[in-house]
Amino acid sequence: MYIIEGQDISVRAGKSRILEVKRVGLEEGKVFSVIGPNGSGKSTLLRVMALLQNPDDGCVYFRGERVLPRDRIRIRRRMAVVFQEPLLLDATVEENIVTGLRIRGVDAASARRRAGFWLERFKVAHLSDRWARALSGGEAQRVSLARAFALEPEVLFLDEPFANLDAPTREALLLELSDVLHSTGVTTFFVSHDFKEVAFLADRTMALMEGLPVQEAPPQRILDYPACEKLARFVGIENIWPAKILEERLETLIADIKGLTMVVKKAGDYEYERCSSVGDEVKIALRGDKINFIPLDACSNNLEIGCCQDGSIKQNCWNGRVKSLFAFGNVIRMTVDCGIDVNISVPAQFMNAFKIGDNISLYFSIDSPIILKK
Ligand SMILES: Nc1ncnc2c1ncn2[C@@H]1O[C@H](COP(=O)(O)OP(=O)(O)OP(=O)(O)O)[C@@H](O)[C@H]1O
Repeated sequence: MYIIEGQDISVRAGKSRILEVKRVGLEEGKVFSVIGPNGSGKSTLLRVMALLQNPDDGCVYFRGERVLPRDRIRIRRRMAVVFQEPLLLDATVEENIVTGLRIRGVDAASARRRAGFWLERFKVAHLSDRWARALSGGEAQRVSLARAFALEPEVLFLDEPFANLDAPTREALLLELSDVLHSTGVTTFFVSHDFKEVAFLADRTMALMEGLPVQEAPPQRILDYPACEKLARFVGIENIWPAKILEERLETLIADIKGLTMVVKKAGDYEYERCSSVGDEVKIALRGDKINFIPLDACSNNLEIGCCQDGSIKQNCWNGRVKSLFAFGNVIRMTVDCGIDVNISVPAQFMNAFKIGDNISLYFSIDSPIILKK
């Protein structure tokens, strides 16, 4: 049974749909995340599940019981929410934590003890007498997290808590939060548009696009096998090409991409079988970091590399010419013209190994391409 569950949730603004989610549920002790681009409805779903906003249709169940309007405040006190902008009271750091506990009936001495413990845990105990509104963004978010955990909630809601923090602060806080989530085992609903955060923290992820769930799975699975083109782009897959399935051969599908042949492994634990019929027009996605390269014409485009004795093919091989190169942090983004543009990510040490115009052979496993659902 889910600790909290939403059914047939629909939120509209005038005539336009903001959110339409048939079912969403949080398992006890797990971290459930919602990912999606700006405006996809993540925060709206969080507000509905945290009982901060009524949906236009649908209902929320808490521990199996439908939440009625008269129950909302009582149940909300069993939850805690941390927002992107820390909503701290105009008071000292300690008072910010103690006040919430006192409202929930905790005696003054216990409230101070709990505040001390959680401020220590989030490494801000030294700030307890400071004025909360004078803290830096990172300090304020640590205090918000300490305040939320001090409430000992049954469900914790986190709405992009790291979005405003610089990269080192975000990374440090992410590690600390992960540690606290594991040690407390608190059920968590985590909203983010950053897949790295989600992959690090979450057990399960719902991807939202324009208010609709497009996939729900463990984060790594979404990263490896996104369900649709928009999601593939959102998770950063650099190559998405229209293709046509030409034939099935042994355990593979042979696809044509503007005259180039690609072999894709047919069997797999992801759902593209329904796209696999000969003659289908599909989209094929391929991550740039799954593509290897040799700086010479080591093979030709007829896939001879990786061809086994039984006639099966383990690798694709395409030849092309380097069209553009640019450094992006510690990787190089290279586009190779193979008849179609192929974007690949190359470790920075190869920066001087190629120049624009060089001939290059690309090869990638038949496991790497993903046939996307339409
Ligand atoms: N009260 C409202 N009236 C009209 N439109 C709204 C209202 N609240 C939200 N929206 C719209 O609904 C959509 C979803 O908003 P929401 O904040 O849930 O998205 P989000 O995925 O959390 O976005 P972000 O990542 O930018 O925070 C947006 O297009 C937003 O403009």
